[in-house]
Amino acid sequence: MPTSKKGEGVPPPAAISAVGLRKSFGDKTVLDGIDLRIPTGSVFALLGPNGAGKTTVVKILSTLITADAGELRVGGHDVAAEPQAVRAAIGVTGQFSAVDGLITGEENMLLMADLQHLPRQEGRRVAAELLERFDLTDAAKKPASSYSGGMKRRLDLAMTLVGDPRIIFLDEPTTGLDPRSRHNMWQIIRELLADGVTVFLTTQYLEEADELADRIAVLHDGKIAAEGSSEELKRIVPGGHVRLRFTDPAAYRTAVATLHEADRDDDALALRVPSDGTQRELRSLLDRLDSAGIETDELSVHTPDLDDVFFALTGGTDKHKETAR
Ligand SMILES: Nc1ncnc2c1ncn2[C@@H]1O[C@H](COP(=O)(O)OP(=O)(O)OP(=O)(O)O)[C@@H](O)[C@H]1O
Repeated sequence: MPTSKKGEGVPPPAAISAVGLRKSFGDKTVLDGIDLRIPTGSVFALLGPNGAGKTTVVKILSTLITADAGELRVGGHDVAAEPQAVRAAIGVTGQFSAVDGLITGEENMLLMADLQHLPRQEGRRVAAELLERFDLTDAAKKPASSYSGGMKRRLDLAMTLVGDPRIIFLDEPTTGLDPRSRHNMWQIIRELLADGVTVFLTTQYLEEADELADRIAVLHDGKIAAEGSSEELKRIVPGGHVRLRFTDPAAYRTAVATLHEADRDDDALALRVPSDGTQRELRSLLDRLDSAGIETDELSVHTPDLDDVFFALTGGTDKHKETAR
């Protein structure tokens, strides 16, 4: 599987950065001082409940609307001072789809190639290649209005790629798609990443962020409530534990007597020891087991999932709303 995870060393330059990003609509503050730094060639997921301001961030960074304050750079360009250069460096797809339903998929692609000023032959070649890559060749001569939701999203993304942007904003790319189309889209995103493209993704789906993103930020109440890799985020909420299982009842009893803080499951001869899963805590637990001469038959580390993180950070108020779209 292609991956953008980088090794140690000099951090890659930021493809997108924001310092102190603010935006209000009337007296409603939507973004209340947001800092972001997205390394080149990585996938970043901005996660948040409905109305958190995800689309507003994308619109600002892609120059569709202006920020009230903040230093913003995309592709090495200042968003406020050089919006044209930013536009030339990026592709945007999402809730505001560029697909025209009245014309065919192919015509949509050719139109985009014209807008990008590609020579006619080159435009035809690029359109055909992308239609093929996105599995749309058979449907290319049909009106886009006849496409399924998944096909429309693929066409939308294919149109975005006509200009070969190195930074792509995907605003909720899989909202409303069935699981198979969602997995297709994920595969496409992974391929973009393998090509070195930087992807800024907004999503309401924790699983999506978990699957794709190198870094995830949770947007809540106008601020970044937490930011990190999926593993880092999972460590910040309670619920992590180490499970120890025994086959020898005597060893189990010794462990119960030693690890007072553990929850017991006497039927399964298993103990659940609260732990953040860090090396330090694991070492301390293993040292205690060793000192007491306890041998476990099975030891597993359980971290909370992103759902736990999301609902802990956003107060859980949108738990049901989240899937209702
Ligand atoms: N042009 C506008 N005028 C007034 N309010 C706006 C405008 N655009 C967005 N808002 C408000 O800003 C808030 C954030 O909207 P935004 O679309 O960025 O949220 P979101 O996180 O993308 O949500 P969703 O998942 O529902 O798309 C919402 O309360 C929305 O009503």
